[in-house]
Amino acid sequence: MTTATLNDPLDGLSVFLVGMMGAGKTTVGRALAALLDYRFFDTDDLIERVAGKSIPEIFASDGESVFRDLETQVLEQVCAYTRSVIATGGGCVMRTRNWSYLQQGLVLWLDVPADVLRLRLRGDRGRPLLQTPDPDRALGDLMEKRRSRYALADLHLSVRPEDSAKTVARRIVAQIPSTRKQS
Ligand SMILES: Nc1ncnc2c1ncn2[C@@H]1O[C@H](COP(=O)(O)OP(=O)(O)OP(=O)(O)O)[C@@H](O)[C@H]1O
Ligand SMILES: O=C(O)C1=C[C@@H](O)[C@@H](O)[C@H](O)C1
Repeated sequence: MTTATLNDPLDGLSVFLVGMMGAGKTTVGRALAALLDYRFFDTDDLIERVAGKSIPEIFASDGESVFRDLETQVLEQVCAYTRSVIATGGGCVMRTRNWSYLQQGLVLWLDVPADVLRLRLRGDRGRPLLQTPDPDRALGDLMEKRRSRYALADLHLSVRPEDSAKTVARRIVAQIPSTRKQS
């Protein structure tokens, strides 16, 4: 007889997906959670629930620093869960303290080429940091600043433009055995 636990390549260790806005952390995260039979959390959703307002509203009324504090608070709470896939916000890697929470699990960088991100995010109104006269440039600048932080992840997955979210999730599962940490 097989059970999800016996087949679990992570032995219950949670997975944190990091990467730029639009990398697919939410979309791939859901597919990955289904494959692993894990829970799925999205820190952006949790922040909105804690704050009782949307992310654009938090940025507009309270500012980015309040948003970042909420993000840290949510990461601190969610990292206590085992058997979970956690999609994080694109900027969480920039605060050193957040790494003490991320490192409770396997940290996986979904690395998507900038031109693919730009296409996915064109016309997006939900990401406050892109609401500038030149969103393509803002995205490129953020990527430049963050790349070295994403590179601290345990696993780096280069997503090909043709990969569906399911394909990406399957590629992740295939790579887990060679990268897993001791829990
Ligand atoms: N592998 C994929 N192939 C095609 N489209 C994708 C893929 N992954 C995600 N998308 C699309 O890209 C957009 C952004 O995806 P998603 O919201 O999952 O990104 P995210 O990394 O969670 O972004 P954020 O950090 O801003 O919340 C969505 O419209 C989603 O449907
Ligand atoms: O890249 C970022 O800094 C952000 C990404 C989104 O997931 C949200 O967390 C928010 O819009 C900020």
